[in-house]
Amino acid sequence: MAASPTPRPTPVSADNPALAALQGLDVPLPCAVAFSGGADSTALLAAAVQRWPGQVHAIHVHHGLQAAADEFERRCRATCEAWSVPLHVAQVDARHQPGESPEDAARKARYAALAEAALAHRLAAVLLAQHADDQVETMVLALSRGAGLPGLAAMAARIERHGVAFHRPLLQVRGDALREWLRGQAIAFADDPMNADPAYTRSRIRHEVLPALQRAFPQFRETFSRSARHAAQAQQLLGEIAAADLALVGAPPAVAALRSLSRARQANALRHWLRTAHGAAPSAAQLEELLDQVAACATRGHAIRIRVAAGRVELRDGALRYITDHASDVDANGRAG
Ligand SMILES: Nc1ncnc2c1ncn2[C@@H]1O[C@H](COP(=O)(O)OP(=O)(O)OP(=O)(O)O)[C@@H](O)[C@H]1O
Repeated sequence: MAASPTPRPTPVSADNPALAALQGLDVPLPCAVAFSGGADSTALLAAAVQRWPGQVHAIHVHHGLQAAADEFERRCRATCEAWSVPLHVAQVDARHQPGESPEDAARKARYAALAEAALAHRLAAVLLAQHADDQVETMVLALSRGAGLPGLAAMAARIERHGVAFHRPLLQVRGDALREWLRGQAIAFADDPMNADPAYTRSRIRHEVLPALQRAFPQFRETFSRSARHAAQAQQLLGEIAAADLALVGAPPAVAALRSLSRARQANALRHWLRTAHGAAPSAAQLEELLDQVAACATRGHAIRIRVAAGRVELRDGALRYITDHASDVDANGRAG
C-alpha cells in the first residue's frame, strides 16, 4: 500500500485580517488569487485557502521586468507547494509603448495574463490584494496628476476585464495589519525592491506622505475611502448623463446638436464618447480646444482638426470623427466611414 503523503502545513488562523474581509464576499468557485509572492497577496491567499478549502488556485505573472522576477516565482512555488494550492504561472513581455509608463504597461499586461489564465483553468473570479493604503496611494497619485473624478474614485471593489470578474476584498484592510499577521505566523513573503525605491512616485507617497497623513489625520484611510466612494458615485452619474446626451446628439456626435448642450455637458459627452468608442483620453488642454472649436463652429465652412491622444478629432459631414493613423475613420459603431 502506498504511504499517504505527509500532511502539509496550511495556514489556519482566525486572526488573519484578510479572512474577516472575505467573510461576506460571495464569489463563484473555484476562484483564483492573483499571487505576486509579496506580503499582501500572501495574506490574501492564506485567507482564501482557509475560507474555501480545496477551491482556490493561485496565478502568478512572471514579468521579466526585474532581476528579482525569478525569485518572486520561486517564492510563489514554495508557498503554493507548502499549502497545496495549484499554481499557474503566466509569462508576459510587458514592454511599454512610447509615451506609456513602464508601470502602466506592466499593469495592463498583468490583467490580461491573469484573465487568460483564469479562463484557461475555468476559474470564475480573480481576487486581487490591494488594500486601504494602496487605495489612499492611488488617490494621492491621482491628485498629484490633476486627475478628475475617475482618478479620485480610485479602485473599485469589483471590476470586469477581458471577460473575467476581478475582486478587491481588502480595500478596507490596513497594509501594516497584514504584514504584522504574516510576521506573527512566521510566513515568508517576497519584498519588492521597487516598493522602497524613491525614484517611483508611489514609493515616495507610501514612505513620506502616508506617515504624515497618519500623524495629522489618524482616520485618513476611512475618510479617503468615503471620498473615493462619493467620487465613484458622481462618476457613474456623469456616465449616465453622457450616455443620455449621446443618444440625443448621436455617436459620432453631430456638432449642431452638441452645441445645444451646456459647455460642461459637451465636455462630459465628448470625453465619454472618446473613451468608450475609441479608448482615447483627451488631455484637459485638448478638450478645452475642442470645445472652443465646437463653439466657434457656426459656419458651414468651419474645419475642426485637433490632436487627441494617439489620433485626432475632425469635423466631417457635420459630425465629429475620431481618426487614427491605422484606421482611416471609425465611427462609434466600429464602421469605417
Ligand atoms: N506578478 C504578479 N502576479 C500575480 N498577481 C500580481 C502580480 N503583481 C501584482 N499582483 C496582484 O495585483 C495586486 C496589486 O499589485 P501591486 O503591484 O500594487 O501590489 P504588490 O505590491 O505586488 O502586492 P503584494 O504585496 O501582494 O505583492 C497584488 O496585490 C496582487 O494581487
